[in-house]
Amino acid sequence: MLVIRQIRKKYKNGIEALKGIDIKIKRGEKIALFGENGAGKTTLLKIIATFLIPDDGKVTLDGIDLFKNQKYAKKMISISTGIERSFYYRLTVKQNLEFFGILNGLLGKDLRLTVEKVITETGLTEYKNIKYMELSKGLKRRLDIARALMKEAEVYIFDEPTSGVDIKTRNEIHNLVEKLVQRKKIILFATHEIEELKKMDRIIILKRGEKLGELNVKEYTHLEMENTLLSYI
Ligand SMILES: Nc1ncnc2c1ncn2[C@@H]1O[C@H](COP(=O)(O)OP(=O)(O)OP(=O)(O)O)[C@@H](O)[C@H]1O
Repeated sequence: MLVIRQIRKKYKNGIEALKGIDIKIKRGEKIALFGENGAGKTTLLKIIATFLIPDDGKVTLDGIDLFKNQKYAKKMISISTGIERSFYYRLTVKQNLEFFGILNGLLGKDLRLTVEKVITETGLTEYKNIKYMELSKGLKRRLDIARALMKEAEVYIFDEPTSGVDIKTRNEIHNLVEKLVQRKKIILFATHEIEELKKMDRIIILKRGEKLGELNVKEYTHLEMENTLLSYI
């Protein structure tokens, strides 16, 4: 179980990005953070990944405090943020994945097999020898997801994974996420897309750093869900 308790974050410019957020997520659950621009979604995802330290509050996975056990956190949490500058522009798809695999502690045969596996899973086989700088936006996003899948983590975080990608890629991304769910991983998305929200188990609604509520997706028809979400923003 991933437990997010009373998370608060104020940036140096005085913006209170998160004002005491509580969320509990079970294994095999898919959760979306929903909210308008600036609601605090990315800030919360970065905190869960321990990229950012909150001013107050705790995040635990199976009872273990992630901020006090950074090594455990790095092993258990995998994040795809779509930040392009985190890749090497002149390296190919395969070389970039190899580099990040080595950072994750993979070497030799393990490294080669893991890279091959994620390249196949994410449909990047025909692009594996293409330089990062020559990839389209959608392919860059796929590579970002491939990198997140290189790690055998327990929690997978995807920050707007399908923004700017075509329908086929979007479906492929959702199929990959489904496979992770079947393996009882915890999935966290930040998204604005209604089609994506429908595929989740629960939606957490954030507004100006506060949690306004939660929706259990199964309890709503498409229209009801759309109207309910609109009523919050
Ligand atoms: N590094 C930073 N320094 C200062 N303020 C920041 C920083 N990052 C985010 N903020 C502010 O914190 C608030 C929450 O931002 P955040 O990026 O978490 O929102 P979001 O819900 O992910 O938005 P979006 O949908 O636009 O991605 C915003 O008001 C934003 O301007």
